[in-house]
Amino acid sequence: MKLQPKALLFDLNGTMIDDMQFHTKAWHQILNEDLGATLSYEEVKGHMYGKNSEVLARIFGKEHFPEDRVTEISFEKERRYQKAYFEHLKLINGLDDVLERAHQHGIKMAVGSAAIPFNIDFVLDNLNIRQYFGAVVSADDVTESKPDPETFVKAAQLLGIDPADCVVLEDAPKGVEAARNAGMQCVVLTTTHEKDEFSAYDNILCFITDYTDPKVKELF
Ligand SMILES: O=P(O)(O)OC[C@H]1O[C@@H](O)[C@H](O)[C@@H](O)[C@@H]1O
Repeated sequence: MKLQPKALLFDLNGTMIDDMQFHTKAWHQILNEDLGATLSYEEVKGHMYGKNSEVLARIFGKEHFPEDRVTEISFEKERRYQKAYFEHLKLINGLDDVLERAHQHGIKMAVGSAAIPFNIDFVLDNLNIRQYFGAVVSADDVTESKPDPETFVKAAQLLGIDPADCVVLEDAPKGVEAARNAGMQCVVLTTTHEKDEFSAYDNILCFITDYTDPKVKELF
C-alpha cells in the first residue's frame, strides 16, 4: 500500500495526543454546571467536533450567546482542559518517529484542527514539535470547521500540495468526513471512536491504535 503522499495533514486532538476525554470532561462540566444544560457524558462526546463556537451553537442555538461570551466560555473551557491534561501531555506512541521519518523523506506536514490557537500552541510548544509543521490551520483560520473541508483544503493550499497527494490523520468521524469532502484519504486513529462508527466513509486507508503500527511504515 505504498501511497507516497506528498503531505501529511494531522488533526490534533485525539490524533497527535490522546486527550479527547479531557475535552469531553471539561465541556460536560461547563455545559451542565455553568450553562444549565442537561447533557449526558455520551451526548457531550457526540458533540466533540468543530470549533467551540459551533459546539455551543449546536447545543443552545446560533444566537444564544453574544460573541464575546462565546469567546469567554471557549477560553474557560480550554483553561480547565489544559489544567487537567497538562500532566498527561505526550505524543501518541510512535508519532515522534513518524514526524522525523516524514521530515527526512521530504514529506510536508501540517496541523488541521478545530482547536483555538491557545490549545494548538499548548501542544506544539510544550512538546517542542512546531518545527515539523509547514502550516497550522486552527479554528480562527476557517469560516466553518469540520465536517466542512475548509480546514484541510486550506492546510493543503498553504503547503502547496494537491489534495489528492495529501493523507489526513484523524480520530473523529466528522474529521474523516471533512477529509472526504476535501478529496483526501485518511488514516484513522481509534483513540476516541470505535471502527464501526466510521462505516459511512469510503476514504479510509486503514485503522491504527497508535503510530507503532507497521501499516504506518507502509505509507511512505
Ligand atoms: O479538530 P481536533 O483537533 O480534533 O479538535 C477538536 C476539538 O477541539 C477542542 O478544542 C474543542 O473544544 C472540541 O470541541 C473539539 O471537538
